[in-house]
Amino acid sequence: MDNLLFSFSFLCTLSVTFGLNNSYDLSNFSRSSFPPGFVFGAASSAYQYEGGVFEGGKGASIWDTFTHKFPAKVSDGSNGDVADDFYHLYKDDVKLMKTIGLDAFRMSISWSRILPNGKLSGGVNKEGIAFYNNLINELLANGITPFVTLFHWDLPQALEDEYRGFLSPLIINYFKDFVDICFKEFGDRVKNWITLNEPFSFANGGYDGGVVGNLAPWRCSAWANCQHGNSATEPYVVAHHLLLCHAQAAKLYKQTYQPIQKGQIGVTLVTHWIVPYSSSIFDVKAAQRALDFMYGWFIHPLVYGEYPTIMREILGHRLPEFTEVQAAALKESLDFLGLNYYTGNYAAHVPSSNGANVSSSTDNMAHLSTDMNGVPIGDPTGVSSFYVYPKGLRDLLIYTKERYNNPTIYITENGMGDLSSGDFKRDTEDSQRIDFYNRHLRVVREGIEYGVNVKGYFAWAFLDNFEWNSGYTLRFGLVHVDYKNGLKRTLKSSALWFKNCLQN
Ligand SMILES: N=C(CCCS[C@@H]1CC(=O)N(Cc2ccccc2)C1=O)N[C@@H]1O[C@H](CO[C@@H]2OC[C@@H](O)[C@H](O)[C@H]2O)[C@@H](O)[C@H](O)[C@H]1O
Repeated sequence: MDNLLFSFSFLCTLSVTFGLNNSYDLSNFSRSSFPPGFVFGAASSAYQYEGGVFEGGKGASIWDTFTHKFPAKVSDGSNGDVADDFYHLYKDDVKLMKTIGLDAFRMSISWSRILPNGKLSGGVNKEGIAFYNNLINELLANGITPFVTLFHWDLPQALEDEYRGFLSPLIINYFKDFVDICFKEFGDRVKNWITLNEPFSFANGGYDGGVVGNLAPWRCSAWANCQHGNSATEPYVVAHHLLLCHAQAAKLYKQTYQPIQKGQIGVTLVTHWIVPYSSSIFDVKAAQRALDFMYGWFIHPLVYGEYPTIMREILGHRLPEFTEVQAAALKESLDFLGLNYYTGNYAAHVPSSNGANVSSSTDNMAHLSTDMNGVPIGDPTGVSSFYVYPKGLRDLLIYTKERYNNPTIYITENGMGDLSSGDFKRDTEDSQRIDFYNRHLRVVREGIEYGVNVKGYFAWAFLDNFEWNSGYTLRFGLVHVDYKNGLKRTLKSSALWFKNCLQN
């Protein structure tokens, strides 16, 4: 750990605080700046894009329930019932992907559109199978490679009702039944599978209230204003079952489908890059703890078959154990690692909470902030907690290479949100977004030059969409969606910039 701490602190001391500026770098990159075959894509998820909430035989998901029962938990009281109506408009959207010149499109499959009550016993929804077959075929017919996420937080409500979803080990076999259908029905054409999107966010946001707000199924301790749950234990139980679901799905794919279908399977993790608030050893150790509690929580078991030592030391029996068989399955499960990166944070040491208001968000004994002595870590964005910090992505890539055996990596989400202004011109002439992508693609290139095995990059997001607790108040898309005018799509300046860059 000591030499690791040194290398982590070495990376951190390299960090400089970016001065604030608004003169954006709009220079172009070209495909030749990246290795041959490097994949450029854009990302989406079923609940945030599809709409068709109960069309085509789809069953309810926990996000359908959450947004309808608790509209106040979404900043504009909205939901994904219609969203971008991708369920009906996907063919036109695929044409826009082709116009931009994207190589790939990251999508997710709605579990309750395939299995309306979550289980095989409830029947397979043939209309759901047909929708995803049509979408996959449309992508391929337009030369666009699908990258498919199997779980992007929209658990079938029936599984939550019957046994509280990911809080129960029963979820492992039900998830296996679901992914088996997906591999069987789509695996002849889908060659890039992502089992889970951000297990950290689902566990933290869904079972501990999270920093940016509560995600479905909205459980946490009573002192954190939830009706049900336990912020000190449930996030760790849910995360454990998510990891076992991933391992089981990867084992099924590798044993039964990969030899014939020749695809690859991975998982998508998210983390902020964490910089010590000061050079004191207390803050350097706090930064390492914060990174271990957000990133190491998942990448450590996937590479080493066990949770980070610091988590075991702090949590004791609150942290579940892997059996030897489970540890082995985890260590064999990754063909690639998906990484979602948005921003950096500073971490300062705080003492433990002494048993008061114990939660997975504070177990790391680190106070996270976005400024140092009043100076933000980077340029502000429309998301109050996200500042532009490209160096964090480079440091994260190098850290992953050096600490976690240089895995094949796809950046599966990277992007910035604007506050929706309602002014079409302002919302579509997004020069800061061009600067954001330029600066982050530059550090991806630097990571590759350093020897990091990055194979692709997906912008979040292809379209403006339903942004969870922020509803439609935030716009992350390369493509503008006019929610007041028939969901009309308009390529933003950033989409035209990508188009120009990708054709060279
Ligand atoms: N949104 C997330 C993380 C959800 C936060 S849940 C929990 C609470 C919290 O503060 N954190 C830390 C955090 C926050 C944001 C990103 C990563 C990690 C959590 O993980 N990740 C990706 O970010 C994309 C942008 O998310 C927006 O980020 C800003 C938020 O204000 C907004 O509500 C959210 O939709 C989503 O659209 C993708 O579906 C999702 O894969």
